[in-house]
Amino acid sequence: MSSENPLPAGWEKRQSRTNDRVYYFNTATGVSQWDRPEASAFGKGSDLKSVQCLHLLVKHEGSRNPSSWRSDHITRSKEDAINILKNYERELRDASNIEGKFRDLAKQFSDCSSAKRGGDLGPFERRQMQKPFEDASFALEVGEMSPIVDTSSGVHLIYRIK
Ligand SMILES: O=C(N[C@H](Cc1nc2ccccc2[nH]1)C(=O)O)c1cc2ccccc2s1
Repeated sequence: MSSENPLPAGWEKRQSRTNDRVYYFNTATGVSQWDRPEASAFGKGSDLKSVQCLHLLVKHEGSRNPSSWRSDHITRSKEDAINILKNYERELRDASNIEGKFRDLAKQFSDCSSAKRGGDLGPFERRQMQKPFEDASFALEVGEMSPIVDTSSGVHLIYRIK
């Protein structure tokens, strides 16, 4: 009885409806194949099309738009914004359900209008968000949280959900 070793990341094993053969679905590219994959679906040459992330933004006096639903005129220093985010980061890394905690904190404290959606930005492709944010997001595995990311909007924590 050979316990089948796990599929490489990003692949799903599926049952063909036409004949009762098994096939493999690449969740990064949407392509299917009969042969069992050897390498991760996100390997070289298969560019991850889109990701979906939550984020928690803390704006500061240097933000390009230093106001938000939380405050008409944001005056905190960038250093204070980073320290505030470091506290959320500690809370999140200690949480048993990181995604649930992340949504709670974003809803209460994010200076982005996505706060009302628990920080959920929806799916996005490359070249849609500011470059530092895009690069950090596409470097995450699903279920992983970024370090503090700096953009002209402020400082962010990012959590990839898809
Ligand atoms: O740019 C936005 N909001 C800005 C702040 C901001 N700047 C960002 C930069 C990168 C990623 C998300 C970001 N959010 C604001 O409210 O001043 C977005 C809000 C929303 C809401 C829902 C879905 C996408 C987005 S992108």
